[in-house]
Amino acid sequence: MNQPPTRPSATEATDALRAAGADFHHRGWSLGTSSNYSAVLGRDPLDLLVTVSGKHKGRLSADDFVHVGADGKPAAGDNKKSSAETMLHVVLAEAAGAGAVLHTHSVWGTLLSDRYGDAGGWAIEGYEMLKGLDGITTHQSAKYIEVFPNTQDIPTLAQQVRGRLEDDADPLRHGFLIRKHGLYAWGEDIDAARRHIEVLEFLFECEGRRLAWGGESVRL
Ligand SMILES: CSC[C@@H](O)[C@@H](O)C(=O)COP(=O)(O)O
Ligand SMILES: [Zn+2]
Repeated sequence: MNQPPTRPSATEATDALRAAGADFHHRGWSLGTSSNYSAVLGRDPLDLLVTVSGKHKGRLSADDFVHVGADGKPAAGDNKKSSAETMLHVVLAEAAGAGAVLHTHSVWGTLLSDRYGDAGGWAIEGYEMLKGLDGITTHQSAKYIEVFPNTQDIPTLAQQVRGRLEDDADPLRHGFLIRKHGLYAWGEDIDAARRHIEVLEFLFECEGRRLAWGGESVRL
């Protein structure tokens, strides 16, 4: 029987999210103040540790995190401003059951989100690396990457995402793109969310470079 995931302490989550930020910045996926990260510390009621808005994600300090509840508001007595995209984290923690949510702004993800934005997404097929996504066991799989229009109205976008997470027939899994903006990915804990970011960003770079070569396949 599957054990429920162990929840990290605030210190453990802070350390792990700071390490993710430093690594993602180094890889060019979280430059400047772009990106935001969160981890679930408790449920019933939700206790979500999320990055403070506007911080450089490659140089997060232990102080650059704030606890929010299911309404996305900081816990009583905490006057730090949480990420502008906090409600996306709340919805993913609730409706996807995510233990952690990570958001990146890579070049390849941003370009592909625009390339496939009108179609609403595209399928990534045939790569061994797909097996790094939870539940995928063969390279002979197709992972559909959904692209949402960008907006500054995050509560409305969060409701759209909730609708797709609660779609019993075909719920969103692993991650999605926002057009000309970036990737949201999640997992049962920080390690799983980080793995999903790494795998999806790898696949985006493969897809982007393949398109840049000008064809479906290239033989030299
Ligand atoms: C270059 S800032 C981009 C922001 O508008 C936003 O998309 C982002 O990812 C970070 O916002 P933040 O409020 O710091 O969590
Ligand atoms: Zn963003």
